[in-house]
Amino acid sequence: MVFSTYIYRSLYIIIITYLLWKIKDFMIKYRRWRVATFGQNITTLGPIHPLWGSLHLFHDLASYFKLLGQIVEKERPKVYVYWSMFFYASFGVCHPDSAQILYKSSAPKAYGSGGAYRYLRDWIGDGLLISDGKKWERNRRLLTPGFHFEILKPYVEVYNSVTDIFLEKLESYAKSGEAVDIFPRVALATLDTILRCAFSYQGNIQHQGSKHPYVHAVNRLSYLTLSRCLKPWYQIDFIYQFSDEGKELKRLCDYSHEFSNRIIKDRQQTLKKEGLPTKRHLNFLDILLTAKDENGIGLSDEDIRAEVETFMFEGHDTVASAISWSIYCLGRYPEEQEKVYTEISELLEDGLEVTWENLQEMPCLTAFVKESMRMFAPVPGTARLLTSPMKFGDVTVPAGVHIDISIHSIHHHPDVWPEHEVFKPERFLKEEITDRHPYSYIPFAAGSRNCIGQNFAMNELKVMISRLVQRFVDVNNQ
Ligand code: HEM
Repeated sequence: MVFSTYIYRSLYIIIITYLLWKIKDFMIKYRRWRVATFGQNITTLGPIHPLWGSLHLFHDLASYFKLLGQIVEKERPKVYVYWSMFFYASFGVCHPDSAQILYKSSAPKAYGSGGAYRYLRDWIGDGLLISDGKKWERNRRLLTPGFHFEILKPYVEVYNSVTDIFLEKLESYAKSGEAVDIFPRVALATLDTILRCAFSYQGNIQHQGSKHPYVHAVNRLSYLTLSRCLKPWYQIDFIYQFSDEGKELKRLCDYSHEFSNRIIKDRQQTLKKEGLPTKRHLNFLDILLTAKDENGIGLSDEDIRAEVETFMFEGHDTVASAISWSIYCLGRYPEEQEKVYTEISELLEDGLEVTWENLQEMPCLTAFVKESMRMFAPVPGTARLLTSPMKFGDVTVPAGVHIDISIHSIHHHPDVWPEHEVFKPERFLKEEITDRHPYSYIPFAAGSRNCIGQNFAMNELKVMISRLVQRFVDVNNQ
């Protein structure tokens, strides 16, 4: 009896001490956030409500970017702050000068609550996108050769054959004049591409659509991850794991890991039996399976799976978004469509595939695609965690906070983009580019953590858009 009272008392003291320690920790951070918000000249996203913080001013990503856009237009800040309720401050940068400081620093990815990367981890593991420090450095070094142009060159054939199916699927809509929601079709095509390039997997993806269990899993996983970011109550793991969405996510992650593991194992056995194919037929998986560091040590099975799933996530939705917005711009700006059409029809013979050499001969289309990505950044923002205070001009952002890099706002900052709402591909012709701030156009981020797949993505985009323009006239003129 005496002994159990002693245990209870000790437990009670431990819990109270822990709570007090947490409260003290929070109060120190809270005071720092208040000083950073109210003690210096920093832009806030509208007035901060004592209870809701900034949350009453926007309710989803679109309204957040709209509000931010209005403030950037009016006040032209370099840094801003908003509060989630009364107890949590988040900061953001929206000017190329501040993006340069942040991207050049070694600030890690933002994992804490509210950090999107944290919710991706169950699915894509500790791959390049999420990992940090020594692990990231080593894996980035091992994977970089996989994006060398010699490896990317043969993928042009893959982009062409995926585009053949994509165009064939659009044919009936073009004939009937029926409207078609383009994004899901493009997303199937880009998933088909990445599966062929990463695994050499030919799964009839575009014909089966979401009836294919892996397509269904990838689509739902993308949706569930975003949905979790937008629902504050799902940010508590305990609640999330018992929710319907949390259970579905777990089931789909298990399936996706099993799918990848199976393909990895099959490929390992084939390589063992047949040896490495000639360079021309190497896929990303071959590169991952054979990569070795300076000590002759390769990637573990878990690392390989994480990288493969990272490519699946990063390499299909982003490209689908870029292609879909480019198609939207073709319809929205018919005079620009005409210029692209003229260039492509002079370059490509009717019905012929795009070659690797052709990709270097499309200045007009390249500028068009770049301007589409400026107007509608496929990845509108990234985020970092500040491990030490960082100074942006006369504003200091304290350590321990998330800081967004609003790519969308940087692409529309009036200090660097005059008439930023006007669609002008000529901004990306050579002579226009020379004087521009190096961090003013960053669809693929910048610095050491920039997008490893950017050339892969640009090539895929150019093949799909040029073949689409060659085949159809987009009259979606709204
Ligand atoms: C238009 C298409 C694409 C866009 C706009 C895009 C954009 C980005 C951005 C903004 C980042 C930085 C993320 C951050 O800082 O947190 C990034 C990183 C990354 N992207 Fe892409 N991406 C695209 C296509 C691809 C493709 C096709 C692949 C792979 C085949 C890919 C693989 C990656 C990886 C692995 C990273 C992490 C790199 C690292 O941290 O070392 N991306 N991408």
